Amino acid sequence: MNADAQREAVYGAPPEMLAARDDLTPMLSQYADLCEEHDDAVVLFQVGDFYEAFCGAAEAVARTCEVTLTQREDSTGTWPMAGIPIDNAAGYLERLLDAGYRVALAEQVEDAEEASGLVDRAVTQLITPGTVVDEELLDAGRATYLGAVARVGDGESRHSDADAATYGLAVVDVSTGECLVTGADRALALEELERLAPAELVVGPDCDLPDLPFDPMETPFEPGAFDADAARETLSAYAPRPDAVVESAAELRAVGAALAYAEYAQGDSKLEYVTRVTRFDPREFLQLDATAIRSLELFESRSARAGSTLFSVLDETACALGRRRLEAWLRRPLVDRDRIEARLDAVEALCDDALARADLRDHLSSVYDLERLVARVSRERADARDLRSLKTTLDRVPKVREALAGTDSDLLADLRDSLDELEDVRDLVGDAVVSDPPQEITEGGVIADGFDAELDDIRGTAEAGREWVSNLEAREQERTGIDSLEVGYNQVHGYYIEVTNPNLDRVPDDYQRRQTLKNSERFYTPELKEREDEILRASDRADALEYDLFCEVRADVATESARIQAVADALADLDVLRTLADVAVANDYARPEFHGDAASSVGSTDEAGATGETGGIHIDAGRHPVVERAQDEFVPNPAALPRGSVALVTGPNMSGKSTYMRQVALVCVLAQVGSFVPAKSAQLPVLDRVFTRIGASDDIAGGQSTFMREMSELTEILHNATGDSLVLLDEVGRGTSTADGLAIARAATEFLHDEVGATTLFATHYHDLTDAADDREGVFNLHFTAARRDGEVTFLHSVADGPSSSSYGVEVAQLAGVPASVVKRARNLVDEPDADAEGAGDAEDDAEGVAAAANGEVAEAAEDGTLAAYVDGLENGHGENEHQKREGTATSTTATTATAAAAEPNPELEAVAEALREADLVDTTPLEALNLLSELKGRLE
Ligand SMILES: Nc1ncnc2c1ncn2[C@@H]1O[C@H](COP(=O)(O)OP(=O)(O)OP(=O)(O)O)[C@@H](O)[C@H]1O
Repeated sequence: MNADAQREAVYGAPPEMLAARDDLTPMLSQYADLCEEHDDAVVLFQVGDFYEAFCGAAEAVARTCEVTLTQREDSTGTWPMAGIPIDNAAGYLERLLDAGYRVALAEQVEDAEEASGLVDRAVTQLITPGTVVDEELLDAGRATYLGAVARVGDGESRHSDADAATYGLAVVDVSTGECLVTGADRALALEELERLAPAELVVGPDCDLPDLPFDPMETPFEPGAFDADAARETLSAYAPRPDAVVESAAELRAVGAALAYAEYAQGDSKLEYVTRVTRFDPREFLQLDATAIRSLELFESRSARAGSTLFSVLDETACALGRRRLEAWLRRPLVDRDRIEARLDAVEALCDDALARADLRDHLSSVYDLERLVARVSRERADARDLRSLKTTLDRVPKVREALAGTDSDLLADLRDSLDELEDVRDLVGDAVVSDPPQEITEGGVIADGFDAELDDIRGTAEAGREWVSNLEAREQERTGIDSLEVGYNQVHGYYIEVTNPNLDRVPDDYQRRQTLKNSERFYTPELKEREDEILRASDRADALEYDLFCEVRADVATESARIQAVADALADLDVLRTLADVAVANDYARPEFHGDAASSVGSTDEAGATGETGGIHIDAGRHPVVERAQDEFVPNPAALPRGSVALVTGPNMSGKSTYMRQVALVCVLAQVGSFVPAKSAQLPVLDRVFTRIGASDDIAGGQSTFMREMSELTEILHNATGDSLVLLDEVGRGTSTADGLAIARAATEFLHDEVGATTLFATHYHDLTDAADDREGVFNLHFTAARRDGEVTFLHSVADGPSSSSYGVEVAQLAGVPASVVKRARNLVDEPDADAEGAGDAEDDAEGVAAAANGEVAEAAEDGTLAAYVDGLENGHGENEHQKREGTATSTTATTATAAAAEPNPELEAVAEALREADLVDTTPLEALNLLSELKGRLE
């Protein structure tokens, strides 16, 4: 049984209970009924202060939550039982969700004390990865989506595009009320799905989804919810003209089903906090598929620098609203030039105004998570503290507006205008709810004095009663002459008059005995009893009235959900713009410029710009935003990539190729987010997509062979890239033999250049590939260099024109400590590929593989062959003369060597000369100089 089946097996009514159905106690019978009704989840059944599960479900709960498996015994049998305390259920629920369970909470829906007989219970909430609303189970910085995918036949689609939207995709974040819908062809829809990465997915009929690179819970849901009519009906509760919101039947079905499932999870009620359904076209954003998001490390770090991601570098947000918005912006950079410039203007205005930035940060840091708060208000789950938090946030709004008053940007002005101060809501909450209310809303102390006359009246009665009681002590002392007489109160017996034993003879006749203690007696009088009843009645009435009033206030606030959400929206944008400005100032970022006039967006670069200087990526002194923060020094590098050009990037391992390529892409992504960029200056095109094919070792978990995966990603790129795309290829073709790999790399380069016209950066260890620059103007070489200083190889990390010297694999292998004989054999094979064609490729691959494995520990590099020559010299000094071998005079004697050396330039001499030339005498200590001399002399001898 697989894991899914194991989980399913504990859903539904336990078979052993069904077998004993007629004999079950009323409570267990109620449990079995609820399990039958909710057979897609583990039913957690409230019994007093615990949620209990029975039988198979109990075993699963005990195992997963690590709680004790006990038993419930009654006349009908012994039932395995496991319970989790309601007070701190969140941690246990999280474990159940993590283990892949759906959970239905069956709560007591009537007061146990008031129930006559069995307490009524009902499933009030279905908790699944996509429908959680509990703050403790949610990540404040990420939207938690529930997604639905639907598919229709082509004929049914209303899209006019040739690639009609046969797939619809909708997501709902039930914790905030965000609802998005889109439609596209299969490939694009899958990409979008990966990008949104819903935590849970309901899949419509015939969708036939492939294995997804993220891991959503796939939930079976009534196929009927995907029917067009049913979906329209569901959507109409959220949008008066459902067909105007969506663009295709597939979209309608997806959004209808997503909303229907979210309603079902919430106990079949309308999602009041979903006030807007937003339709978008994926093509309105820079498309970053999941591979690109991963390999550019936008949100997850794949390197040892755990936690270093673009998001973490940028995340200077002051509130959760901003944090989620920043994530959304990074996931979806813009392609609309006007919108990008508007954001850049806003960031620039804030960069120029340190005071506004500081004020904004200050005010925004006291802003609560309004989106989730308003959703709780609508779901009637908000308590009095939530409403006070709403007020605290609204109190900040005028101050945020003030902070923006002097800033000069249209977008900031628009955001300022959309900051409705919501005085009505603010005053309502301010007047109604006390400033520091208790958590419980049923026990009074929530509603402020002066808000409701009736409540004030009742409170007045209770207060007068309490005052009467507090004066009673003095009165009775006087009346009885007992100075030690005390009036007190306890929960069980209520008010009493306490008289110590020696004074009992002075107790008046109207005192009635209430309680006997060791040294005293407690009494009450009819009048005290009457007052006590009055006080208690008044308190109970006050509590009940307070609860009713609170619910009314909460309902009134809920009717303003849309306005509150609009404020939340503006605050989120402001926090991100402020953050981008803070980051830009702190890290010395520059405002990027885009080619062409402001109206141009993707696809609008004219033909003249297509090959000219204006159309490409031009970055002066660019930096990698994450790597530069992780180390003491970072070498800035320029990029000059004409539109449609292919730059072949060579250089030793660890020299900085990948960092460089990623930094170019990140600069472009950041610019389209509307952020300043880590560079001195940047002139950029508006890209439509960024493709990455980076790293050969990262797909092991994918179930496909590495090479297969690599090739399918390459296929994706070759099919989908356009002249407006940026393509990063890192060592494509490495997963197969050298000859095949090189051929594929070459063909892909030519195709990207000739057919696609995408601007491409291609890092490669295939030096033969660099020849591709010879016969195509738009293909050119860049390389990374290294220098040898103080006897150590130092990476310069600076990019230069032209190809790097031949291969490094063998040299690096040697420096890594690979046995000399292996290195020698590898060199033979590299030098004479034709002599042992079959083995050559493999050997080269192996040597590079070893070198790659040694990355991080080894310092290896070469500057235009310096190291290669040096190592070559070293090796030849200790072994056979390779040159001699090539000449076919393999017999090793000093004489033949000398003859050959006289006839042709001697590589050993050259190597020694090169090493001398390279030696940095300024930085060399006398001892190092002596050592070097002795080494060189040894080699010559
Ligand atoms: N411009 C730079 N300035 C300073 N340090 C850098 C720079 N570029 C890269 N580095 C450092 O060098 C390390 C290796 O860089 P990178 O992974 O880009 O090398 P590579 O040439 O792609 O290596 P390989 O060919 O093995 O994949 C980085 O982790 C970083 O620490």
